[in-house]
Amino acid sequence: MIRDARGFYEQGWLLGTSGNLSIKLDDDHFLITASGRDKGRLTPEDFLACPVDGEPSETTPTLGPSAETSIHQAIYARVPEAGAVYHVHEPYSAFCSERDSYIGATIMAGAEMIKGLGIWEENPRVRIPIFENHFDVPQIAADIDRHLADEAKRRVPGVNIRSHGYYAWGEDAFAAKRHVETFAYLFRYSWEMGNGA
Ligand SMILES: CSC[C@@H](O)[C@@H](O)C(=O)COP(=O)(O)O
Ligand SMILES: [Zn+2]
Repeated sequence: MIRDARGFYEQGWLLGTSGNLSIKLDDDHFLITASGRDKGRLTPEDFLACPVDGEPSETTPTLGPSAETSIHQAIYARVPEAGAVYHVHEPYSAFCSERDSYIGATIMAGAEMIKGLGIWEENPRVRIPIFENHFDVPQIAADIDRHLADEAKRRVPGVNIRSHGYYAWGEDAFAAKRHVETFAYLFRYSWEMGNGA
């Protein structure tokens, strides 16, 4: 996770302490970045364990869980095969979210890179959902939870939050990283092509 975060930071997707990363430890727990850490210079001390359902117990005044822990919890709870969840503040996803918010999703059609999301179809059409960026983070988590309750919607391994950034997950850290990079490519492709629906 430290290596992946540094790579994303160097791309400009985790600037100013933004973003958070987690990886599953066992069926009921995951390891997540502490809140407010420099994602370009993480150390092993910048992580803490958290239950999928409930509050983390090992917090101290200087080690609190990510402010967006509830979103990681919602994803792990709804997607049992998710082994890692990465959140980045990648700018093109924010541009697309504003452009496409009126239909609640950014539509990607035909791009070869869709295969990077694990979707191998002829003429694929993928809908990346956009959620409102409520100030109250558990409200965002509740919206994502409702969305992921529908199994068909779990085909796309990520969700976008309006004018904020996206979450991508995968069976392990390698797959989550691949999905983060694939979404970054697709959002940029969509924006540069002027592909708003
Ligand atoms: C300047 S980061 C904004 C934060 O509110 C949040 O969106 C974020 O991604 C990082 O929060 P964190 O609590 O460090 O995990
Ligand atoms: Zn964020």
